[in-house]
Amino acid sequence: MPERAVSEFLDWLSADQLPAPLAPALHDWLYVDKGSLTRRLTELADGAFSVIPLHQAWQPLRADECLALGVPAASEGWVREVYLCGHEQPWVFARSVAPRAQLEAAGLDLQSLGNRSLGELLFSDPAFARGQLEACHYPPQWLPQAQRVDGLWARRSCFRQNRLGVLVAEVFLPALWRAAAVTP
Ligand SMILES: C=C(O[C@@H]1C=C(C(=O)O)C=C[C@H]1O)C(=O)O
Repeated sequence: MPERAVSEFLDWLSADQLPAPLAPALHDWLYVDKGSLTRRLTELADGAFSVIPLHQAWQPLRADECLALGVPAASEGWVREVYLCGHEQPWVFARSVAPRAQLEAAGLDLQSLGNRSLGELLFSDPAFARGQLEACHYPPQWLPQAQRVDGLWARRSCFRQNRLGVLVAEVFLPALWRAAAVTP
């Protein structure tokens, strides 16, 4: 399916919009823990945590992203896709996006982050407030080839500082659920 067609039907749901309750451990990872995922994974991995950048570029943002950020459809933004790894295994695929105009107005440089965690940056700056968490089953065609599985749980939320929004989506990969002993 072409990317545009997926994006228009993607249904991100807040906890109170879920049609049925989730298992408590899954609910906790998706909706309850609003702290830094970087920190949670670092603890779970006993410190053996790393960020592997996969793709970073200026490009038109997806329809569901523009909607969540409140910018016109197909606005250009910075796209950062990474693996968050425990013991060098990809545990989470994260895609973070921010509109170009607001990034430049805020003077925030995401291009030089490299393999440092965006989470550390967002959580160390008290000016950023996290919006509500929403979850969905992530379209497999948006995942790196090696992780293309149907029905993986993802969550997203927007970190806002004045007019700037940074939308962070995190897709929980099977290796994470094994490490955390959770049945998704
Ligand atoms: C939002 C956080 O940041 C994480 C780190 C990211 C990165 O380095 O690109 C991306 C998304 C998040 O999963 C967090 O740690 O909670």
